[in-house]
Amino acid sequence: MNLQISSAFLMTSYFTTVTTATVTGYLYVIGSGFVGEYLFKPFVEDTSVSRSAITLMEFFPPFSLYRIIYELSPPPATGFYSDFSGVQLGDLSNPENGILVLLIIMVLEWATFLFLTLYWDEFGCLQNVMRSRQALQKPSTQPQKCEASIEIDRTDIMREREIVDRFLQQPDNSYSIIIDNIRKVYPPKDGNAEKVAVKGFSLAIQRGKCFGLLGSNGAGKTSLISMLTGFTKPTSGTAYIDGLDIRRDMSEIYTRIGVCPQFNLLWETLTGREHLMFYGRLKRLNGAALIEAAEQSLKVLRIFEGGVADTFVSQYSGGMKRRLSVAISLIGDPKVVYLDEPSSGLDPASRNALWNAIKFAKKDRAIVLTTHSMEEAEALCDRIGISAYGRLRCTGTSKELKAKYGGTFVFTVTAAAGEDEAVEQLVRSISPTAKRTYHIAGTQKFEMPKHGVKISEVFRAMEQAKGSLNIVAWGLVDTTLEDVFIKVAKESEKCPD
Ligand SMILES: Nc1ncnc2c1ncn2[C@@H]1O[C@H](COP(=O)(O)OP(=O)(O)OP(=O)(O)O)[C@@H](O)[C@H]1O
Repeated sequence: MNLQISSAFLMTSYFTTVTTATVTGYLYVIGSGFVGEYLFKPFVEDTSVSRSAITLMEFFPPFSLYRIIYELSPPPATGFYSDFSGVQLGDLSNPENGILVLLIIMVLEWATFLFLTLYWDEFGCLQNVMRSRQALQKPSTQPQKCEASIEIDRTDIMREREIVDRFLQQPDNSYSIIIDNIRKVYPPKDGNAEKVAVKGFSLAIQRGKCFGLLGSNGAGKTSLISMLTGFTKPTSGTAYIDGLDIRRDMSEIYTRIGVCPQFNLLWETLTGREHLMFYGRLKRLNGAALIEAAEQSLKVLRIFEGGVADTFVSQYSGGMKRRLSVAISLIGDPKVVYLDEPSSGLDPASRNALWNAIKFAKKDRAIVLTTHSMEEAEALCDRIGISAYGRLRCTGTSKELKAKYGGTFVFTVTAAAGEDEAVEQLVRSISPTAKRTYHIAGTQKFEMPKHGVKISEVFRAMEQAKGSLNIVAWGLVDTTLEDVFIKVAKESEKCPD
């Protein structure tokens, strides 16, 4: 059985998708049973077939398993209720049953398969190193023609690249995550063309900081996190986590990271506490420290009251499962934590508890958080990056991004029917370059450049206008992160590559 397991390990090196591996595994197990019964058994029972030929066949693991089961079973002629007493130690020297040779073959193959598995894993990494070196030689970070024409300022992206280059020349342990021109291409599948999900991403994240990765659906956020956490391999480029290279040192990296995936990966038949104890042990916690860490996580993420910590996960609500996933990612003091849309499906109270836990967890570790909630990004992240079409488009603090991409106020006015033109003239008198972005049933929205507009003047003009116009409501708001996000996404649409 150990030989079958080690050969299964070896076979995993050749598969990249779970579905193919599962189907092949089933076919292999069922097929090898049939082949053993109908092909190998007649040879074993036919005394005219040379024993050396049989031994040779036994190098095929299913045949050796079949042979040993065959030898350990009572002879069919005598049946189960005979006086057959099984194979004794003394029988090992009997050349007729060939068990001794069989055991030697199995032990040798077991060790060889395990060694080969390790070798292929390493060799695979070496191939990646070679591939990424080739990729590095290409000037992929040069701004492209198209990018020069769009309104997105690339200086922050260039600055990230400079930090990464500096790190590569002289590693600096103040950065927990360095992503070096990483790229992910999914091969063609089901008649669809290949998909470039991540197009040369470079980023540097300091210890103690939370980086928020925003992006529309399909922007490549999950693909990026999958590469950083070892779920998939980069097509080219690499990343350094706590100074360790994801191409070579993934097993060491696993002990230093925590991951909350986009979809909960939990066992329905384990309790919340058992999950935390299990993952805590993987992070090398044990004894009192493990029990304490699990208890603490359960309390902080509110999976504790009413004995819920010791209830099977199958009885948890969606929000509780999500909080447990976050608790798992934080147990064992990981130096880098990835949170992929951690608050999806949480009610406001649970979300607040989660945010507090993340704010607390930020100290002394780097967090990468992907989210579709601008509010969450503003509440938790020290820096924010917006990605679109697999490329990082801009980075900065929420304030910097708003200042850079949202130099406008949004002015909304609702007036009585027939007064739209007069309202528009009024707005133009406050800000001649105001741009109307929305107009429906008496409600108009204008973007006003911030320079040249004084908020006090807007108030005064609107108060005066109330005498001559029937203004129902009006409002002036500063640019939000959402406005920035929409603007960057729109600009990126013009130049997806
Ligand atoms: N295994 C895969 N095979 C082929 N294409 C894939 C695979 N996984 C993702 N993609 C494609 O890669 C692109 C990026 O997907 P990804 O899931 O990384 O985006 P995302 O930013 O996480 O999106 P969301 O916000 O919806 O989770 C998408 O166009 C997606 O269809």
